[in-house]
Amino acid sequence: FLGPAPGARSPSTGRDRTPAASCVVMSDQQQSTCRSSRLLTDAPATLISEAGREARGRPGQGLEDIVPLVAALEAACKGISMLVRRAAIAGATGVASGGGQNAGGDEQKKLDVVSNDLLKGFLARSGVVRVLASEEEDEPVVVEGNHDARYVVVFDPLDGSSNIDASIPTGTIFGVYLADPSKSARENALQPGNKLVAGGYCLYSSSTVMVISLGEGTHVFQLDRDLGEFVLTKHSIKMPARGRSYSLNEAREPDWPDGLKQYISDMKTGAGQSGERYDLVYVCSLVADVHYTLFEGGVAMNPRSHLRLVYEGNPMGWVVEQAGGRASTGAAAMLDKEPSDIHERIPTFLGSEEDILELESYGDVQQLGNKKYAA
Ligand SMILES: O=P(O)(O)OC[C@H]1O[C@](O)(COP(=O)(O)O)[C@@H](O)[C@@H]1O
Repeated sequence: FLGPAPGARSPSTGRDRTPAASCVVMSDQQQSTCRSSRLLTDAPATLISEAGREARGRPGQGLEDIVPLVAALEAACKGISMLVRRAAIAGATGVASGGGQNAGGDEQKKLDVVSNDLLKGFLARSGVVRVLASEEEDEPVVVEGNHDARYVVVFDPLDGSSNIDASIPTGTIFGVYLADPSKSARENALQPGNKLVAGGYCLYSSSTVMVISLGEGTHVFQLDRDLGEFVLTKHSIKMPARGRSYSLNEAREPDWPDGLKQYISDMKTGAGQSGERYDLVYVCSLVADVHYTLFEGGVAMNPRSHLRLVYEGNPMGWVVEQAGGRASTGAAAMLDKEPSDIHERIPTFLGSEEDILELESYGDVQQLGNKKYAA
């Protein structure tokens, strides 16, 4: 450490000359790089600037009104990020008043309700959303005054909220389709994943990260709280073709079908195609588990019919496929599946292409019957 001693004062000004703790480094050059990296010397690429650039570069592909839509998603996710961080302080943890359940029969947390309201509010005000469909609501709705608007947005406002009181990472998941004004709100929301024009998620963890695809690659933006913007940190990420980990609730093993039991056993012992022994990484929060898998490769899965095709499976699968991975129901390509119901639940397998192909080759990997568990 070559700088002045902590607490040292400049002889001429008397001001504190101690460098910021994070800039305590080994050389003058490193110190000056460290200090300047804390200043805004270059205008970074932001979520909004990149969305505008992609929309202009791909005319005629339904992205004409995407910037106000992305701005609304961004505003909502910033708000939810703040809520999640402050929930315990603000007394916003716990079950929603009345101990309510959502349309899917899950217990609703206070934060589920507030996050849902925030998303609906920002999206409706964007003026470009015709239909809103939320996992927390019974039915999709047409936004009043927006009958001519271009988009349908499906979303899970706060996935993993059952863990929120323990400060475990959570996320917002969203998918965007083109609206057909001749169809009902419900029909508009029942589109297969291969018709998405945009989709992604926001992860609320040690940092707040937005991962999004507008149909040409998957990009990662991190919320810079000083700047108040999501800043591009990774453009067009590529999932490893194969990973070294799997992610699922292993306590359910006695209820698995034989194909899945064999697959996991082979991954543990190195008897699979790669010959490697895999690790288990499971947070029990879909966004966090898929985010890890997106970067490290492998498979994130929920073999029972628990996750919703429309609100969770398709948008997450879209991001994974746009990064070169594969989204599967264990029996078929997830994004090609026509949803039969707005709250339809399906077995979900998202991951590296080689890992998912290998998993599918085991045959019966879906835990059918939707057994209920207490937790
Ligand atoms: O109980 P399981 O089957 O392990 O499911 C855990 C999964 O449920 C989720 O909490 C989603 O459920 P909710 O949509 O009801 O919040 C995921 O985040 C997580 O991956």
